[in-house]
Amino acid sequence: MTYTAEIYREFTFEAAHLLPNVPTGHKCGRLHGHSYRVEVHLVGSVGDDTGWVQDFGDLKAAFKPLEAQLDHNFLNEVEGLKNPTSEVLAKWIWDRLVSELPNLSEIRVRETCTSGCVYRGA
Ligand SMILES: Nc1nc2c(c(=O)[nH]1)N=C([C@H](O)[C@H](O)COP(=O)(O)OP(=O)(O)OP(=O)(O)O)CN2
Repeated sequence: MTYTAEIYREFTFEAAHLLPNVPTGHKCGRLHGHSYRVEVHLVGSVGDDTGWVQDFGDLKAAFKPLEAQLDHNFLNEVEGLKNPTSEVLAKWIWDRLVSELPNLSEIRVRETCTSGCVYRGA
């Protein structure tokens, strides 16, 4: 019997940023870094033969070029990330993955252990 499932893969990267639009004196206006955690989620039917929605390896391959742009970089200098909040970063990642992963359902970005963003597309 065909059924639907959601799969995900988690990625991590280290990066520096500052938030240029915060009020004067806000701590996030100063240069600082995060160990970011990103989850890429896909929803789809589980194939009768494959037993999977999509190979986890496809998620890894799709994220690799983004990781190269983000890891150990200054996010404010990356095209499209002038104001690199979690929200902006989550949409930036979505926009770059959705053509390769059309079943994309959710991007989660965690900046710290306690703060992050979930983006599910427009
Ligand atoms: N909605 C958003 N708010 C904030 C963002 C963001 O991306 N979206 N980003 C920041 C800063 O980058 C900050 O480094 C992370 O926020 P915060 O959780 O406040 O950081 P702390 O770990 O220092 O939290 P404390 O509990 O105050 O120690 C700010 N806001």
